[in-house]
Amino acid sequence: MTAPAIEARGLTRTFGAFTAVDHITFDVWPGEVFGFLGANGAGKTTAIRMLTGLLAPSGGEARVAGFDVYTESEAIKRAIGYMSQRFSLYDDLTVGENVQLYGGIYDLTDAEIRDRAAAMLERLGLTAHRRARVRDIPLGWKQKLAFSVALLHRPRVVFLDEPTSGVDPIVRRQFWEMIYEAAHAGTTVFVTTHYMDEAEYCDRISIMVAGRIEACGAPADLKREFGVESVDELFVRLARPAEATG
Ligand SMILES: Nc1ncnc2c1ncn2[C@@H]1O[C@H](COP(=O)(O)OP(=O)(O)OP(=O)(O)O)[C@@H](O)[C@H]1O
Repeated sequence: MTAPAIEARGLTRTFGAFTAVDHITFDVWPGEVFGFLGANGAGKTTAIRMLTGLLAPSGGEARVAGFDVYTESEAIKRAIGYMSQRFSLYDDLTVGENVQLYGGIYDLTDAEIRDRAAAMLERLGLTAHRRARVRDIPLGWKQKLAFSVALLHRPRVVFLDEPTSGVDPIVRRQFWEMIYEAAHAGTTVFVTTHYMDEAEYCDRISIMVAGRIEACGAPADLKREFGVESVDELFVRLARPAEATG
């Protein structure tokens, strides 16, 4: 049987007396697009930071791309791509310099960087803008570029923390086409979003409430299970029960 790309068992993180992530358990399979939903402060970023080897868990187990988050965090960092909520790109550097920088960080050869950068910028329609500073390009381009850069070293798993926040629906759509393309090529995509229409595009989603996973499954299965019409309705019911009833 294929091993999961991500497996979490009772993964927990406390900050003093506060439990930000409370015994979460789930598997994500290779090539899957897994949506990680939750209201602000539910614990999504904390969970991602543990899974990407950036933050030590307080308890539980997790493996990413086969590596243990406690003992093999360096191997995890090489095996994954990560597009954080705050941009991973350097605003003061040009488009081309950013690509070079990340290629270098991921130990790609000069030839690999050159070839992959050229293909990537062509695909993004950014070839003519390779000398533009990142701060001067539109937000939607930045986000697509940040995603492509996160995939430059062909990671097995990519973590996207609210990648489409603040961009218009057309760019969001284009961004999701890029997500599907990566998933079809075999990359596992772990994505957080606040947009419920995007949740419907995921193979499976989990909904986190106050550090716990309250629902996990394919959107259609969850809608049936909870007797709701949309993921939005499910989200409101689980994540904001007071609002849903009041
Ligand atoms: N380093 C820290 N020290 C103390 N509390 C923290 C720390 N990091 C996160 N928290 C708390 O943990 C909870 C979960 O935060 P987290 O950033 O993981 O939520 P989130 O679901 O990613 O929210 P958002 O969608 O707003 O990014 C919040 O209450 C936050 O204040």
